[in-house]
Amino acid sequence: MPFATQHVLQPYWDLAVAPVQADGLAAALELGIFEVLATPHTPAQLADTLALHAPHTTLLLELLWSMQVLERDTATAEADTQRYRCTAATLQYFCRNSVAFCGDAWLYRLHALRHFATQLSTLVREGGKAAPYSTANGVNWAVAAQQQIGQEQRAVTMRAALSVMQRVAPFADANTPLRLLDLGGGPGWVAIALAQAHAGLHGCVFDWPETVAVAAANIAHAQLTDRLETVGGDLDGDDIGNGYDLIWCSSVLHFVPDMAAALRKIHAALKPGGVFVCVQAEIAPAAVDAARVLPYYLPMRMLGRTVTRQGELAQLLRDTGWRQVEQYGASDFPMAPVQVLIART
Ligand SMILES: C[S@@+](CC[C@H](N)C(=O)[O-])C[C@H]1O[C@@H](n2cnc3c(N)ncnc32)[C@H](O)[C@@H]1O
Repeated sequence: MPFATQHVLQPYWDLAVAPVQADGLAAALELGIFEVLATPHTPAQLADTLALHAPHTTLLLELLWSMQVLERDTATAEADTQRYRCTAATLQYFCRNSVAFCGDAWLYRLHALRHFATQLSTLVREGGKAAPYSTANGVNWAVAAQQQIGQEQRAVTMRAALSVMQRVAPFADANTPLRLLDLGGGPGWVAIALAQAHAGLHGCVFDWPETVAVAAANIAHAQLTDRLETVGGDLDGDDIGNGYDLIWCSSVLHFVPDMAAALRKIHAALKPGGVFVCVQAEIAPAAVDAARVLPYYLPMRMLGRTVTRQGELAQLLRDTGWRQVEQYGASDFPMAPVQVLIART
């Protein structure tokens, strides 16, 4: 039953308690609870299977049930006689044997954001750079590609990218020959998904040399080495090739020191009439929408990375010679809502 009134402090109490829920989920992931609860178990059975403290296991499962991470039998009333099992989403994303498992990525986000947040008052008082974000280089991006970005691409980004591409004219016909560049493609799963969906597509993943080594292994695993290659380099200073029909670039331009220069370079790399698809978060004008973006990007912004205001990237595209710039919002990409920009040379 919805409550008729809410105290003005309720949102702040909710903020204070959110870490308890986050740690409940973290504990369940770390203890391997979800793999066991792929089939229904009482708390006592689960505690027995994993050698856990039975009364506290009961309390944790009830918390996870209240968070809709678990379901339980409704027939019996007592929490300790209930049988708990994973919801469909928990099975898909938080069970290690699922192809879409991204529990490690979620734990990484939790720990990195929390670690950053503990440094916030010092950063505001004294400036400086927060760990662990201060050392972004090819080696660190390669680790990210192997771990959290790899899991998030497989679980979330691949599907979201395909749904964007259904709107892009030359991609919709699967047999049209297309040369693709996945710029800053990390582990390469987006290029792999696009190649699997479009028989006529071939192309390459560009990223730091250490990072494209991860993409190369994934491309080999997907048996696509005859259609996809990798090029290692620095987007800021190195050649990204040319003659592309399509350039996909998601959550990469935040990291380049001169966005306008990068957009000119991308323009020059496309064939005449080529399409640029750029997906990244922007800051919306209304507080309630901005709140879905700003906390995720505060660590990066405090490192001097750029997150544009909504509409700014579209304007920059027009200012750097792009035509037919379309933009829409999407919230099926990892973490925060993004803007999808589709532009032509
Ligand atoms: C946040 S990740 C996004 C990865 C992928 N596009 C996605 O959406 O999942 C940013 C990527 O940009 C790459 N990157 C950042 N700066 C770069 C640069 N100067 N040269 C090459 N790659 C760069 C990183 O290595 C990383 O793979």
